[in-house]
Amino acid sequence: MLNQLLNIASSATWQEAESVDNCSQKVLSWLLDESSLTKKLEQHCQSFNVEVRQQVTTNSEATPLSVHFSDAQQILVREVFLYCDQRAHVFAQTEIPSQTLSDSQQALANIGSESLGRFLFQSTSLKRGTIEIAEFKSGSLIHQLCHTLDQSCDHSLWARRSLFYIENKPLLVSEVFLPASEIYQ
Ligand SMILES: C=C(O[C@@H]1C=C(C(=O)O)C=C[C@H]1O)C(=O)O
Repeated sequence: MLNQLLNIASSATWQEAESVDNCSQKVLSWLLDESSLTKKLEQHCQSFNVEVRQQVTTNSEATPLSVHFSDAQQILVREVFLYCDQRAHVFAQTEIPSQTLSDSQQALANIGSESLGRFLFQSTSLKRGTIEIAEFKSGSLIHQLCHTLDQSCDHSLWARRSLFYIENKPLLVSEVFLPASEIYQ
């Protein structure tokens, strides 16, 4: 668990919203909200910050995360926790193929603990693809991660992922809502 990449792409079944039938309306409304999650969390808490769990550059053969960029030579994988009032509310994993990190998007590789959302949602060219949803049942890899965050829980955790396009270049953002998130309250 230490520094391995959490392969959330293949440790869950990703579905379009219409096929999900065991998710509450409250959870679904958060999962399908296409606005910036950063901005939404900032509105729901006193203090918000991003903690980078790790950022690595890998190739798709060595670390087959999602199938979206299986032909990419190099993929930058960024894993962060979004903290609200000193508790991790979201685990986010972003895959950025090297061809996306060109021109002014090279900066995406060096944002550190700035929120990725702040960069993406500033772009007038930003487009977002379909949001897919996944349920991580109790005992999942994510539940093991939650244990390390002192957020053990025995209920399912919900996640979403979508492709973003900035200057028509793709990146895949996956976000898992952790037990401390208000969507479960
Ligand atoms: C895409 C957004 O950026 C958020 C911040 C991230 C980061 O800093 O790595 C990753 C995914 C999102 O939870 C957003 O705010 O909607």
